[in-house]
Amino acid sequence: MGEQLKQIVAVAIVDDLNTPTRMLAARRNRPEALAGLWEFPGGKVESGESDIEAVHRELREELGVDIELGAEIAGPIDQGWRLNNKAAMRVWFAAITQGEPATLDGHDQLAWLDLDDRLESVVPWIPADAPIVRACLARSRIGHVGQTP
Ligand SMILES: Nc1nc2c([nH]c(=O)n2[C@H]2C[C@H](O)[C@@H](COP(=O)(O)OP(=O)(O)OP(=O)(O)O)O2)c(=O)[nH]1
Repeated sequence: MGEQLKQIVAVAIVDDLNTPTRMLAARRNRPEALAGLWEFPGGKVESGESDIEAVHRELREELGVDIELGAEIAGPIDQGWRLNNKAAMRVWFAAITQGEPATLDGHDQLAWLDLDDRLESVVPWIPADAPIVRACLARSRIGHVGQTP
């Protein structure tokens, strides 16, 4: 039987889903163990909520933006990417449809990072994010990262 991990959902916000060149990373301000590390904005799915509902809610709460989801950056397990022994995270490409991203809750800095070879090292990512950052870069190099019909 597959174990149920706590589900986290997050997005790689890009400048353009058709020709992505930059993505928006966010620096956590809490908890102490993760403060100062960079991540894909998102958070925990609440009970009674779908993964998709949760990711839209989290982005409104954390950055004050509405988003359009693109392709999922699929991980090795159904729940996406394993983060630790308790949680897994699903991640989608996304584009902002409304609002200017701001550090409303959970972050103290935002940065648009070039989708190039320096993506993994230009900021200190949460260590568990390293394979996701690599997959994000590899997928974005193919080009179009919009929703596949
Ligand atoms: N959002 C997000 N969380 C990540 C990433 N990588 C990673 O290990 N995590 C971990 C950190 C946290 O333990 C957990 C997500 O929890 P969170 O604190 O962001 O979720 P939340 O906004 O719902 O939490 P809360 O502070 O409102 O309770 O997943 C990532 O790239 N993005």
